[in-house]
Order: sequence, then structure tokens, then C-alpha cells
Amino acid sequence: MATLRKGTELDCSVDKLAFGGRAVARVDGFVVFLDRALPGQKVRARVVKKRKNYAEAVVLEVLEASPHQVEPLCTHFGVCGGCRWQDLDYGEQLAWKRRHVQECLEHLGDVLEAPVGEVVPSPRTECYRNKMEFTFSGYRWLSPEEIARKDETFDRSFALGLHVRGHFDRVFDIGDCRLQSPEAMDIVAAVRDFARGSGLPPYSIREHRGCWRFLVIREGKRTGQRLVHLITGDVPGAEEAVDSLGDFLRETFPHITTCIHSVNRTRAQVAQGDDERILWGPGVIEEQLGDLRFRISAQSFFQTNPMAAEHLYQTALDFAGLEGSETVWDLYCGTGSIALFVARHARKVAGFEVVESAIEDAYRNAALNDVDNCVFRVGDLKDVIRDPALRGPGVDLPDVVITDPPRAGMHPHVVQALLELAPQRIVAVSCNPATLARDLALLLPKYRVCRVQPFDLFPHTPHVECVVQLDRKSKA
Ligand SMILES: C[S@@+](CC[C@H](N)C(=O)[O-])C[C@H]1O[C@@H](n2cnc3c(N)ncnc32)[C@H](O)[C@@H]1O
Repeated sequence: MATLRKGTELDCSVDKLAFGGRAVARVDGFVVFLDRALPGQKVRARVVKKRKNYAEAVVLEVLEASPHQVEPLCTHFGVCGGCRWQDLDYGEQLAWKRRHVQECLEHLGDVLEAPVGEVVPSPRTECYRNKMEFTFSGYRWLSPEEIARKDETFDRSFALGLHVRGHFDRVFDIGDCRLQSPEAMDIVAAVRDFARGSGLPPYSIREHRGCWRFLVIREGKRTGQRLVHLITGDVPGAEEAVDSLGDFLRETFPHITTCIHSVNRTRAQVAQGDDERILWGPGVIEEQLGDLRFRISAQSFFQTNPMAAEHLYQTALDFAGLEGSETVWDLYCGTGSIALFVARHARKVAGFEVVESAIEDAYRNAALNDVDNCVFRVGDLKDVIRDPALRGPGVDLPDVVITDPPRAGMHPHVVQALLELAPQRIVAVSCNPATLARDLALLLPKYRVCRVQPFDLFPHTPHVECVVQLDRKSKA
């Protein structure tokens, strides 16, 4: 094997995409990860990191094109931290996602010959996101093309956009993003111009002072409602500047239905504030999923790609196989969307969630949809699931459990409790095939994996979601 060390330049053929999205080449059997390459390409690359079992390299030049390469949709591809697969044919994206699910289940979960279906594509591959967060910065990142122009008039002191790939502290001015609507992009440009002209500085994450911090836009894809959330630091003049910006947005963009201001007084770079000041409009938007209406506030969690989520929920309902007499538990229920989606097909549904405001939203959403057979409980599931006192009155033991944990998967105590409760059926929804595989492995002594259905909720990224049907094994 050629000796690889940091700085070595090599020519290699890319043979696969690893789980997580990086490309993989083998050089004399040694694994080399490449950040931006596609299977089928032959590339010249430089090693930037060398470890015992693998190396990491950056692509210097593409020597042979991949048959699966397509023109990227947006001009920021490569610089932007999102959409790393935008130059890969969509059918290939789906094929790799399926393979990653299969590999995780087989290698990490010992779910051999898992019955994994074809990935259900997203109904939309552009404009599919209903929420995006844009960051203000006083250090605008210039693209290589802008630098090459040697134009001294570029204002580098103000940016509103997304983070540069791999750099949490660098922001480029976004002009063209295909994930939200063109209307949202117009709002970003207008807010940037207005804020830049306000005389107040963007927030500096180095000095921890300044005014403009984040712009969040939420869109109801089915309702056309649009919420603008402006997050600033706590500085004199911020409130007046935001009020003027709010008035300007109201006059300029009739498609914005509400505008909100929050102040983030902490050093944490999160697009959230301590309080919400509604500038105008109802302060919330509504979205439709199936025949249900959901109320979404500035800070509440809601599925980001609602059109694809609708298919995922329908599959969760199909896999649950409800006949109307069952008690269903919806673990990690968020604002109750799965619970409400299945409620009409069950006798009773109990949703469990750790975030109190999400539970408040869940009750509001139940009322909005005239659903009266759901109860929602706040608490950490690892405690609540085992303790009838914490579960509270009116929560019968489940016939069917639907679980939709965060990326980290279920806490071992939750899995253990499921084994003890032993519902007839478990429907596992997951946004991380690796932790899904780990959790399924723990359930295998008592459950059989009947069906695995992957979904693409995030086109052009390596993310993949799954719905799994598990049936309790009959006693021998
Ligand atoms: C992937 S989201 C699922 C949301 C919901 N099922 C939906 O489709 O909108 C995971 C949820 O788990 C909640 N969560 C995270 N850790 C938790 C815990 N330890 N106990 C209960 N809920 C938790 C999060 O707040 C979040 O709402």
C-alpha cells in the first residue's frame, strides 16, 4: 500500500456513500473518506487527516465524472452547510438512503434480512421546508468568485444568511435557496437591507453584543400563512428598530400573516428568545396535515416537510392496524400530531412528551380538531413510562405503542419498559437508522420486525426517516 500521510496527493475512484453522507474510496484497500465526491467519480485528492484505519481527504480535481451527477439547484452549493447531495441524481439519493437503512439494521441491530421497502420520495424536492432559520453576522463570508473579482466595494460587515459548511461562525449572504419558497427569499433580502440600514449592528458571537441575531420564517404549505420571527439581542433601540421593520414588512409583503419579536439575552446561538412580542397578526400560523388543522407558534416543534410527513403518518397508522377498540400510546408525541392523526381509529390515545409547551399545543390542537379521546402527559419518558402515578389517571395500558424519539433514540429504560408492558404491536418511527437499529436489537427477544418503510423527508441531504412495524412474538 502506498504510504498515506497528511498532505499526500492521490488519485482514487469513489465507490460508495457512507452512512452520514461522506463519499468513500479505497486506496490499496485502505478507506479514504472524501467530503465532496460522488460514487462513480475518479478524483485527485489531498489527505488532510490520517488515522490508523482510515484517512480523510479533500477533492482537488474531478478526473472522471460520475454518471449520477446532476447540475446543483442553487448557486451556494458547496459553500452552504445544507444540501450536500444536491449534485446527486434524486433516484440515486433514494437508493443510497435505502442502503444505509439496510446496512444499519443488519450491522448495528442484527436485524438480518430486514424487510426494507423502497424509500418513499418526498412529494416535493424543492420548497419543501416550512421553517428556516437565518443568522445575522458582522463578518460576511465571500465566495471564491467574489474574492476573485477583487472588488473592494464589497461590504463585509453585514450578512444575513446561512452558515458556511463546517464553520459555525461564518455566514454568507443567502440569495438563492431552494428549500423554502421564493417569497421567503424575498423576505430575507428585504430584512437584510432594512436591518443593515438601521444603524444597529449585527450580534457578534465573539464580543457577545449587538442587535440583530436571527430571522426565522415559518410557512404553512397548505394554508399559505406565513410567520416572521425576528430575534435580537437586548440593546437600546432594538425594540424601535424591530417595530419599524415590522411595519415595513406588513406594508411590503401581504403574504406575511404575522410578525413576532423575541429578545435572546443569552450567549447561546439559538434562534429563541425569553419572551415573544407579537408585532401584528395572531402570533401563530396554521398548517393542515391530512384532514387535521395544526396551530404552530414561533417556538413549537412541527414536522419540517409536512407533505412528506403526511405519508409517513399514514404509514404509521396503517402499520398500527387499528380497529377502533385499542388504547394507543404515542411516545415522544411533540405537539400531538401522530396522536391526533390516529385518534379517530382508536378508543383512546395517550401522548407523552417532555416539553410542557408542546403538550399545551397538543391540547389546543385536539380542541381545534374536535378530538376528545386523547390525553397528553408531560415528563421524561424514562420515568413516566414505568410509573402509573406519573402517567396519571385515565391512561390504560396500551394495545399499540407508537414511538418517535429524537435522534438519540429511546432511553434504555423506555425500551425495557416496552418489553415489560409487551403491547401487541409497536410502531417505531425514527429519524436516525443507527439508533433505530440499536433499539430494535433490544426489542428482538420479544418482537418480530415485520416491515420497515423508509421515507425521504429531507431531499438533497443524507437524512432518512423510517417507520417500522414490530409484532409481539407468540409464545412457543
Ligand atoms: C422526533 S420528535 C417527535 C415529535 C412528534 N412525534 C411529531 O411527529 O411531531 C421527538 C420528541 O421527543 C421529545 N423528547 C425528547 N426527549 C424526551 C424525553 N426524554 N421524554 C419525553 N419526550 C422527549 C422532544 O421534545 C420531541 O418533541
